[in-house]
Amino acid sequence: MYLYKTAKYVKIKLRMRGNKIILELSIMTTLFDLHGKAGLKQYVWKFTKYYKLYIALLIVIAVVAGGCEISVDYKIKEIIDAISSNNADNLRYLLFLFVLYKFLHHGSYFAQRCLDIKYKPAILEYVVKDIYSKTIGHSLHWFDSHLSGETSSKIEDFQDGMVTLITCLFKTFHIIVTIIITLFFILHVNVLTGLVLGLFVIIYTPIIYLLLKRQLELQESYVNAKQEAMGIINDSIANIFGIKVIGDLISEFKLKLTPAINKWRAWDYKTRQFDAYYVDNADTLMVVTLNAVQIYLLAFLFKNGDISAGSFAFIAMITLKIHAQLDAFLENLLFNVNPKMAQIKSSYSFINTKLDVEDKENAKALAVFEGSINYQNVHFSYGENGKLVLHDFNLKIRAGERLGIVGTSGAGKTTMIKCLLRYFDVTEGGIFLGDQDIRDITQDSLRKLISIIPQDITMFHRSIMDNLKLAKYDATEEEIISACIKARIHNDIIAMPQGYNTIVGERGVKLSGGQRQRVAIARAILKNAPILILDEATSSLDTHTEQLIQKSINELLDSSGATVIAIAHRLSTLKHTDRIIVLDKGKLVEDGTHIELLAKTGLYKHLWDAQVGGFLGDEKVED
Ligand SMILES: Nc1ncnc2c1ncn2[C@@H]1O[C@H](COP(=O)(O)OP(=O)(O)OP(=O)(O)O)[C@@H](O)[C@H]1O
Repeated sequence: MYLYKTAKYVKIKLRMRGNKIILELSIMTTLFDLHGKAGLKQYVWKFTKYYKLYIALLIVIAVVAGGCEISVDYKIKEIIDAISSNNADNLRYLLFLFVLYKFLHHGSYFAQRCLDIKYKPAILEYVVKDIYSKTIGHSLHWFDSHLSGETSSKIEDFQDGMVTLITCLFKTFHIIVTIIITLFFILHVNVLTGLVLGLFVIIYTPIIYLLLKRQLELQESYVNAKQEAMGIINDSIANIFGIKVIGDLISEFKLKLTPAINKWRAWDYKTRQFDAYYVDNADTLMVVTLNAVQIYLLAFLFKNGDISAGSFAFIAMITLKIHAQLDAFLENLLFNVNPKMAQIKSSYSFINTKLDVEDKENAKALAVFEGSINYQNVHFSYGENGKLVLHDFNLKIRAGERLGIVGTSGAGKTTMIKCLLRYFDVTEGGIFLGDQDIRDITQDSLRKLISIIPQDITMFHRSIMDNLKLAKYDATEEEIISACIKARIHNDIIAMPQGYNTIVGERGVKLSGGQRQRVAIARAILKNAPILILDEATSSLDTHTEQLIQKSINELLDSSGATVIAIAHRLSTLKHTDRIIVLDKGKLVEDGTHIELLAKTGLYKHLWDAQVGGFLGDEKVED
């Protein structure tokens, strides 16, 4: 049986286990009031459970360190009292205890550092792997829609936040424990001054809590603005050619970067202003009042002989120390815990959005694939209210067939391929491999079946060898060289200073367009998948290079036996296809061989006539 009473920040839970009634009381503090983002709360909880031993040990250390700190001060009180009452008998013993507590205090911090050495690197590994896996779980479409710089900045902020937060929380907990122990010690020495301190804590805590809550909101906006600006900076760097050659630096700076940096600066200003004007001043006002009241009260009690000189010194010292403790507490919350929480929340809500393409729970790898692809009544639009890009689209591609796709710009050719790759799921209808709906198999197994030679070849800032291995991680050197010879790129590679170990630069900028295309062909040869997609594979090349590459592609087509889908603007490149379909405004409008389509005098004939050349000449191509 469960009985709940929930206020905004306090949760009382009454439940029965067997014959026992269990009462659970939990207070939501600023730190874990996650504005209903259950995902992050669960994440932090899972994380805490995973490292429960570390966290439990940190709590024990915080209690020991707090106890020792006050005990050291208390020993000073006892030493003063012993000296002032000429009772020096146990002075040595008190001094021994003083030194012992000092060592214990430092020892507990040493233990904390030793634990950090053991656990912090492990936490770093756990968090980075975890958040990276979460991020790459998003669809390709999600990555198209977000700045890569912003995404990596969120990953960095999340791991930094999680790793640092534990130390920040340890410090905060240590301070809270020290304040509570102090309160007990003062109550023990003098009840009245203890009650004054208790009253102060009761007034101080909710005021500071509300200020910190507001401060956390400001911090979140600050972090979002910072990450947005960093995203734009990264995007500019990635597109530096565009900025320097096509656009101009000053306009880019003025129109894009300056507004983002101004927004970042504005939130920085607001956050700092709030700290300085409200948090700092409210804190100082309350603490100075406490000090004045306590010292006045102590002087009064001492004058009346109600407390000893040692007690006077102890309470005065502790009251002043409380100020330092509360300052440290605030500083820790303001400059460590809150910013880290803001970083974590902002990054987590960015990365932890619902996956738009997900494997079904019972999704399996496709066991047998005989090679046919079937688009059945496919409707697709980008976004919920977007216009239909594919409209009642039906297409059967036989196993081993070579299909060419042509159409006007924006007709939906690339979208059709992206649907097959599950960049996103179709809005209506389905795509089948054999009789298997692609939504029922794992994305990983689907993409293993497909090799693609795209227009823009993605290359990593790694060696050519590593870039080739992307297609087959366990490929032997012989296999790689053989694929490169077939793709007619081997000679280019060995002519480079470091051969296959040459680093290709970011996105492969150190290779020519034609060389990148041939690396992509070598990758397709290595992957040897049953579906091969050519997306305008030779469109951006000069005629000689195009002929050279087309020859490599044709050999690949002849040797692989794959089902081929080739998108082409230059119709001449479709010579080796069995069938060509024509798309217009998301609909399949013509279907047939080159000869049949020319005879129809429809859109294909119109496109063909508009192009200067015919098929690539049959002339012999020199390698
Ligand atoms: N990520 C996207 N979000 C929203 N709309 C998109 C997106 N990608 C493409 N579109 C739109 O979908 C339509 C079809 O685009 P698609 O890239 O499939 O055309 P295409 O036939 O391949 O064109 P092209 O031959 O010019 O490459 C276009 O109107 C385009 O603006």
